[in-house]
Amino acid sequence: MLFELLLASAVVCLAYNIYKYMVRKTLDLQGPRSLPIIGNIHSFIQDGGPVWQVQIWAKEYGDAFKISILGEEIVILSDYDSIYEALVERSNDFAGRPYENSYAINKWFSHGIFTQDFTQGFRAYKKLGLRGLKQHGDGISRIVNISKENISNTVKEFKEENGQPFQPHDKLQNLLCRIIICVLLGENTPYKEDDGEFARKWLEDLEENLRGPFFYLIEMFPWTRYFGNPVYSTLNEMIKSRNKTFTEWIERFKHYKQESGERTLIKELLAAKEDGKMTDDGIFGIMTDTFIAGIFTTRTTTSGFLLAMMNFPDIQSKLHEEIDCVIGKEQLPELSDREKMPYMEATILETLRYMSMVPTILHKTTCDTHIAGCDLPKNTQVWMNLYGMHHDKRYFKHNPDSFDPTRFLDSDGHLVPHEERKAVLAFGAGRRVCMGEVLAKTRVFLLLTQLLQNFYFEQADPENPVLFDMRKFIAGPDTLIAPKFKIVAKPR
Ligand code: HEM
Repeated sequence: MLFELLLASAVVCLAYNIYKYMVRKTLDLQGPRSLPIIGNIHSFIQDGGPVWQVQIWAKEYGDAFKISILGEEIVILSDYDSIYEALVERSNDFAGRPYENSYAINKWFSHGIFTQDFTQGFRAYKKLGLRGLKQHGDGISRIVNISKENISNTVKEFKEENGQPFQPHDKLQNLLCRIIICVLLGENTPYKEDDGEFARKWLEDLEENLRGPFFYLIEMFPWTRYFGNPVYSTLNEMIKSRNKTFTEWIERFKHYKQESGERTLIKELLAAKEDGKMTDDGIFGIMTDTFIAGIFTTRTTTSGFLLAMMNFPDIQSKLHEEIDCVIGKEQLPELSDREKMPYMEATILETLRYMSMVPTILHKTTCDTHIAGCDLPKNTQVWMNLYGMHHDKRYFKHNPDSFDPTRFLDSDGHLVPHEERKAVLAFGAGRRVCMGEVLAKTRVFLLLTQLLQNFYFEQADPENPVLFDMRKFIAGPDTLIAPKFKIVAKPR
């Protein structure tokens, strides 16, 4: 009986997709040929996932083109003018998040900020999240203090490797996990070894499961979960273990909060719940967003930077010179050193551009609107191809596929004016801009500067060098994740 019911619901879903295909109105844009009903999905499963396929299409069909997925037409933008217009100039029109089919899986995970559509609820959550992260005024000093203490531990761990090859992956992840737990729970709430183990296992499972055919199958046909899709059962287990750990974190926070007047993200969320403005799902959702985005993104960025150091010793030497001149060998880096270190700023900017670790951002129109000369009905998915824009000759004239921080420096070694680097939108912009941009930039600067102050980074095996090649990164649905690699950190 159960099987018949499941089969019947699968048939209804399929019939709905066929109906959507039959009644679809087509957008006035060109794009790759698509198959009936499934559209272009099959192209996503091959050749490393959607990111690289989108680049191939963008070269063929231009700055604005359309693809089709299960009867739904999706617009893909790749040029700065249209992306800026959609993200910033007419931000409200394009601030929706697609939910149906794509992102469905994230939605089960998180009722937080990232996956929410552009509703009143979203706006209230984002405001709360931003307030809880406190990335301005004395909030920045707090982030700096938390970061500095933890970074010094990581430097010590790197030193303990005695110049022998090791994988920096877990050490970086532990560091970022400690910082995020501090940001969430406050400085007085102790970190436990189990926290790092939970993060390691949980994020590894996430990386493993948010890609591959079973993932795309469940994204497109959520009902395949009833037919034993293995991704679904793993994700269910992950949700259970997340709920258990987050509940324990909240209890731990409640236990220690008396000792501190510090404002933390959890404190904001619990206060909002008391005022009836937040649900338990919302709290777990915002914690999940902060946990995932706060670790994955920065781990990938710092790993990418280390790969650049191993591959471009000249760039590393220039950074060493700048650090020695501005900070010296004894002082710890301060955030105020940033403005005196244009070469470091340019190298971080180049890392964000070159990697484009969030290569495509997925938005949806919130009303009938238009872009690139094309009328778009409400609820049209619009994907911004940040990777394509970041590797476009029109905005990055000197070989955009090469890693070259000097593209952001003038002849006197100063950072070029904002106008000349405006096409780097690694954190997005407008209504859906990254919630942790300031936190991320602060941590990345302090961490990388302190690492370079202490070490020369070299290839672990010069005969078989690990290249800084984005095609070797793991392509998830909306992020590129650095692979694990070995490095040598020679004390300076
Ligand atoms: C190098 C590090 C990071 C990069 C490159 C990055 C990049 C991005 C990008 C491109 C978006 C999507 C914008 C859009 O959809 O238009 C985003 C969204 C978001 N990021 Fe980050 N991020 C980073 C670090 C962080 C950190 C540290 C946190 C939190 C602690 C964070 C939290 C979020 C959240 C909650 C959103 C969703 C915002 C919304 O939907 O309105 N991110 N990020």
